Parts: sequence; C-alpha cells; structure tokens
Amino acid sequence: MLVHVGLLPLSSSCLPSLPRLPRLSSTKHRTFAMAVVSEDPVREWILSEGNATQITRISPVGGGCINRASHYDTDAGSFFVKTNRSIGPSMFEGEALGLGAMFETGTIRVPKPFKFGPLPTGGSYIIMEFIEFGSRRSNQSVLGRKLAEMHKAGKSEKGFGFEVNNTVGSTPQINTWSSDWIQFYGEHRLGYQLQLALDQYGDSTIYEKGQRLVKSMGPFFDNVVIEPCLLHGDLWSGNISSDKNGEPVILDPACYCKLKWT
Ligand SMILES: Nc1ncnc2c1ncn2[C@@H]1O[C@H](COP(=O)(O)OP(=O)(O)OP(=O)(O)O)[C@@H](O)[C@H]1O
Repeated sequence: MLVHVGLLPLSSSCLPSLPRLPRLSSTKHRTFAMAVVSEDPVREWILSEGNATQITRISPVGGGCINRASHYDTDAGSFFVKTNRSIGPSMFEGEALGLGAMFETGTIRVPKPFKFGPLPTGGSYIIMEFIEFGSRRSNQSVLGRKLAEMHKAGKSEKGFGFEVNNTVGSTPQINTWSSDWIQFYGEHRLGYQLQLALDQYGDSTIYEKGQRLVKSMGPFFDNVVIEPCLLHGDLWSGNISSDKNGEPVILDPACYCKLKWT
C-alpha cells in the first residue's frame, strides 16, 4: 500500500538556537515522500534505526485513556510505544514535536521521541524513550524550578503558537502563529473553546459573555512584558511523574509558545 509518510523537522521554531535531535531526522523542513508502510513499522524501526537485533518482550502499560501503550524490551534497551487504532499520525506528530521541543531545552526530563507514523491497518504509532518511573513523587519545588528553566530556554522567533496544531486530550488545539498574544489567546484559546461549547450545547449565553471578555482583555496585560516561551500545554498530575532517581518527568504534552510573565 502506498501512503504519505512524514519526516519530522528536528526542532520546533520555539527553539531556534538549540541543537537538533539526531535520531528524529536530518531534514530541516518537513518533507514528504511516498513509501510503503510495513506490516509492522514499530518492529521494523526498533530492529533498524533503534539498533536492536531482538525484541525480547512486549508488555502492556496501563494508565492512559486515549491510546494503547506498550513497553518493548530489546537487546538495545527499552522503548515506549503508543498506538491508536483510528486516529492518523497527526496526533502523534504533535506529541513528537512537543516532546522534541521540550527535550531540546535540556532542562526538565521528558522522553526523547524517536519516530511516529501510520499503521498499515489505519491508525498510527509513536516510539519514544522508555523511562523507568520511581516509586516516589518528585520534589515539587524541583519540578517548579525545572519548568521555569524550560520556559526560559524555549524561546520563539515566530511569536505565539506552534509548528502544528495538536490536541489536549482529544480536543483539537489551534496553534496558528501570531505575533500578538492577546489576539492569539482571544481567538485560538478562549474563542475556539467558546465556539466548541456553542456548537455542542447550543447555549449562546456563555458564548456571548466569553466574547465580551475576549474583547476587553487588553487592559489586563497593560505594563506586562509579553514574550513567547515554550509551554507543556497540558500539565496536570496525570502527566507528571518522576524517574528512578526522583527527578521530575513530564509527559504527553500539547506544546505551544505562550506569553511568559516576567
Ligand atoms: N516514555 C514513557 N516511558 C514509560 N512509561 C510511560 C512513558 N510515557 C508514558 N508512560 C506511561 O504510560 C501511561 C500512558 O501514557 P499516556 O498518558 O501518554 O497515554 P495516552 O493514552 O496518550 O494519554 P491520556 O493520559 O491523555 O489518555 C502513562 O500513564 C505512564 O504511566
């Protein structure tokens, strides 16, 4: 079967000056090539670019709601794989680019993304570094400090937004670049959510009140230095863990570059 396969750009525009990830790709821009989707692209990648000669065990990992997660044990170490049977590769492209952008800051620990793509039966997959989680919760002040370091390191030349639209849970998140934070937040965050609520529930009261807020937000930002910085975008307790050394780890992002309060 012939399909389009996306090769990832190595870094997001949030991080123009940082080194590119060696294993994702060596191309600067997103390029597309016709390719045959293998019967088992996950296995194929692990046994080629993943440098393994043998997959010794595949075990399910619980905890997620949207995707099926697995731990692949191999003679070249462990890999973490998520698959989705119905959603195409764009969801995992957003996740891979987000993980890559945060990884490149070299601040807080995030799994290094390796590969995403379509499955031959429909759906998609993402392969990333497997992180062995520790039993204790990370120190919350260390988590806060590392997040602040990531925000400082993840600068953006293109303003507010991200390379691709992504998803928060399974709700689409629009990341069209904008140089104006108030416009971006009003249109792509508040406005988009208000429209979804109106479309789904048909009650215009919240929509109209929300639109009044959108139109009058400007003064809230008077005297604020507005500078874009990289954000995880979906940071809640389910997406925070710690590695076996107790260092904080953040997962499953919906990254974009947003206003940094200074
Ligand atoms: N890189 C990783 N290495 C090892 N385990 C991981 C890794 N990433 C996630 N996990 C574990 O797998 C579980 C499922 O992952 P995740 O939360 O990303 O799934 P999901 O279905 O995409 O997300 P959601 O929680 O939004 O449904 C997590 O709760 C976590 O315990």
